Amino acid sequence: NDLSDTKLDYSVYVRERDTVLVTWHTGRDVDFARGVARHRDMPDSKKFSVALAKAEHDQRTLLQPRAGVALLREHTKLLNDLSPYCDVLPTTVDAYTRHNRYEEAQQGIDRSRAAGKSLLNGFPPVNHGVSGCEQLVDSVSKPIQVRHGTPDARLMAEITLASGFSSFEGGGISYNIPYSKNVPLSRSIRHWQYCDRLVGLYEAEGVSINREPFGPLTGTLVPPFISHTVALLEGLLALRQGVRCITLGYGQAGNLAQDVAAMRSLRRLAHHYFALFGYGDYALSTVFHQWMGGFPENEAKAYSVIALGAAAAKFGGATKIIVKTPHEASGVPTMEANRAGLQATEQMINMVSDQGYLATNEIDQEVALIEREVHSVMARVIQLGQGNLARGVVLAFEAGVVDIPFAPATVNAGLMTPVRDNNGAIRIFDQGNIPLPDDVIALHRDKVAERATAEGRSASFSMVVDDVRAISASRLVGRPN
Ligand SMILES: CC[C@H]1O[C@@H](n2cnc3c(N)ncnc32)[C@H](O)[C@@H]1O
Repeated sequence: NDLSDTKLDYSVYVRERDTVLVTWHTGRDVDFARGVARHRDMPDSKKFSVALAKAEHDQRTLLQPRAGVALLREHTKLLNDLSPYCDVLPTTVDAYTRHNRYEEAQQGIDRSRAAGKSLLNGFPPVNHGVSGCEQLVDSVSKPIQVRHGTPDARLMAEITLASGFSSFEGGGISYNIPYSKNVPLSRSIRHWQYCDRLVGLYEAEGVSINREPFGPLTGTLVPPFISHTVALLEGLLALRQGVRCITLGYGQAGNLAQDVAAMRSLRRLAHHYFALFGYGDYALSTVFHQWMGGFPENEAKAYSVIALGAAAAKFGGATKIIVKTPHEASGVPTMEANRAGLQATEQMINMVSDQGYLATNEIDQEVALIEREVHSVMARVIQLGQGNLARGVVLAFEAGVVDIPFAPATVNAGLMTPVRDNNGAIRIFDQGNIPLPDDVIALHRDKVAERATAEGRSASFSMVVDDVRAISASRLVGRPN
């Protein structure tokens, strides 16, 4: 693959933009200079970069729901109904748009209008175009972010950023591996270099747009060191294109010590690797996603999962938390369910924020372990790249050096198998081709063996299956019945 990881040449970007903007008729309304002016004229209260910087300074944790419905008026109303209960706003994008299927998104809009309710599982920003997105941005009072799952988000980025969205989620790895089946990694990484280069152009005009790689990945038993490695790689690729405001993320796994350690190590590792690659002038923040796996149907039990995540995020020092709802097991939440998830989260975060810094040996050991694991994998990715990190990423996935559990993408080796240990922390059951020091592998093996002894069964894939279902079945560890 001819992937380079140097800053995309402006003339290359401009030529490519002409091909991008014609892929749907709304692309012709994209006007970069108008977008820059809109961002400049925007009050600080509506800028994601300002909200994140303030939260970092004040050591607050920003609350953000996910939310997206088909039609502009209803989506605007939904966000304004949720706005009093959160700090920053989402716009969760529908599944058709995520795969550039704008024709079907349009049909979804038309059918939703006819039906008088949303028949899409999110908001379709490309179809609503610059004018619709501008109206949305002008109708809300808080910073607003595009949240999606799009391997090729180039047109969506042009339209939403020009309209005044000041944050954009995703990345060439994190929106490929969990979200697509046959998209070559070199293609999605290249498309996201375009998106990051566009953010770099806004930065060059003094407009800081926040970029947030998608931390949780498949959200199913992902060991912290694996999702951290992807987050760090996407952060570095973004910095290379001129991005300066970066939020790195992590999805709740369930064991409190491990989740707190994951958030603390993520921040430390970001500073380490950004400095290692020569960057100093960036604004870093972290985001914690409440449990992304299967939820209990029972709403009272769902609140426990939400609350445990809120506690982990706050003890972990997260700058932002993505909030789940008691409707998680059933589908797109109502406004009321979303509000309830936000209020349960706020209560827990407030109760934890009055407490001191949680320091335990277990957390410290998990931080040290995660950092050693990340260094081991990152060293191999960098070595494979031989000075070209983007190329290193592609080769690392081909070799199974980076390997994400339960991923649909064929570019993912799928040789590594995770499993919970006796305390519910995510460990390695089969390391596949992931390079880790022998003593680290031995530690994982011992932890899994501990559980096998406690459960009176040998460690096997049935433990993994039990773990995938555990939280929906009101447990953390999938115990034999
Ligand atoms: C990343 C996957 C998660 O995003 C959430 N989600 C997806 N679409 C919507 C939506 N339209 N409104 C609210 N939440 C949503 C839901 O919690 C899902 O598990």
